Amino acid sequence: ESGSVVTTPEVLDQAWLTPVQIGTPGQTLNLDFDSGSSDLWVFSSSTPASQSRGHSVFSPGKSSTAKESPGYTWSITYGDGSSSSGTVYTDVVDVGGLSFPSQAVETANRVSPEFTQETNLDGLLGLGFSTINAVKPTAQNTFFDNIKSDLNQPLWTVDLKHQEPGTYNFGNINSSLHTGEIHYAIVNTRRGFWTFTATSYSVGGAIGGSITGIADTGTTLALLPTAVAKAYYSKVPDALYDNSQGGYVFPCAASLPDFTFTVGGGEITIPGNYINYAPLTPGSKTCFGGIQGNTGIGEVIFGDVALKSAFVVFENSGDTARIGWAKK
Ligand SMILES: O=C(CNCCc1c[nH]c2ccccc12)Nc1scc(-c2ccccc2)c1C(=O)NCc1ccccc1
Repeated sequence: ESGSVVTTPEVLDQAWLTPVQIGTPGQTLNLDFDSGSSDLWVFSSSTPASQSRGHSVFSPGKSSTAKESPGYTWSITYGDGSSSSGTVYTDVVDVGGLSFPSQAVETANRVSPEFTQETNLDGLLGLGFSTINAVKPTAQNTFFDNIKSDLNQPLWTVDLKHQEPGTYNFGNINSSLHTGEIHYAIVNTRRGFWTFTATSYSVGGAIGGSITGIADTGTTLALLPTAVAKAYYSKVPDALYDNSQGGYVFPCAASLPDFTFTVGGGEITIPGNYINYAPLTPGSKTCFGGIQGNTGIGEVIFGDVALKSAFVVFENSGDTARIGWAKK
C-alpha cells in the first residue's frame, strides 16, 4: 500500500505541519514530521493547560483503542534547548490513509516554552531511525518502521515548498513531484540519523570539498561546516558573523549567491533567495542567513532550507538505507 498527505509551512518556513489521526474515533493533530528525531510525541490531556493553551491535544481517555504502556517514559532535549517528556500509550495512528494499530504515542506531561509558543504544532512524528527513540526502558518503533513492511516500497518521500503546501508520501515515488533524475547516496545509520555525503559544493563558481551531514526535516536552517559557511558568506557583500545573533547576518537588500551541492552524482541548488532567511526582527534591514555554521553542534544538518530545494527519497530496505535527491 502507499499513502500521501499534504504538509503546510509555518511562518518563515520555520517548520511544516501535517495532519495525523490518532485513536478511535480519530483525533486530528498537526505534527512536525521530523527525520532528525525518532519519537512520535504529542500534546496531551496530561499537558498542563498553561503549556497546551492554543494546541490540539490527544486525549487517550477519549479513545476506545488507547492502551497505556505502564512504566514507559520518555524525555527529549533538542539542540536549541527545547524539551518535552511524559508517558507512553499505544493506539491507532493514521497518516494519509495508512494506519498502524499499535503505534507508540508518547504523551507529553510537560513541554518547554518553545513548543508552547508554536501554537500550530501539536507534536512531532519522528522519521529518524528507531535506534535513537527516547522511550525507556524499551525503545519504540517509528511510524515508518512500523508500516514499512506493508508499503509497496520501503521508502518515504518529501516535497517541501517555500511558503506553500507540499507533500509527504509513504511507499511510492510520485514521479510528477520531481523533474530531474533521482540521484542516490548511501546512508550511514550508525548515529540514528539519515547521514549522507555530498561529494562537493560550489558557491558562485568556487568549488569546495565534500560535506557529510544529516537530512533533517525537523531543523529549519542548513547548519554546515564552519569553513563552508565562511566560504559562502565571503561571497556576500557586507555579510558578517554577529556574535550577539549567533550567526551570519547581511543587509536584507543583498543579492545572495546560490549554494550548489553534488550528491549521488547529481547537483542540487539552494537558490540564494532561500538563504535570505528572515529579517532579525520584523522590518529590520538586517537579515539572518539560512545557511549557518555548525560550530559547537557536533552535527552537520541539511535542514529545511536545503530540503525544500529538492524532492527527497528516504529509503530503508533493511540492510541498506539510501537517500535520493532530485530537482523539481
Ligand atoms: O533535533 C533535531 C530535529 N528535531 C528538532 C525538533 C525541534 C526542536 N525545536 C523545535 C522547535 C519547533 C519545532 C520543532 C523543534 N535535529 C537535530 S540532530 C542534532 C541536533 C543538534 C544537536 C546539538 C546541538 C544542536 C542541534 C538537532 C537539533 O537539535 N535540531 C533542532 C535545532 C533547533 C535550533 C537550532 C539548532 C538545531
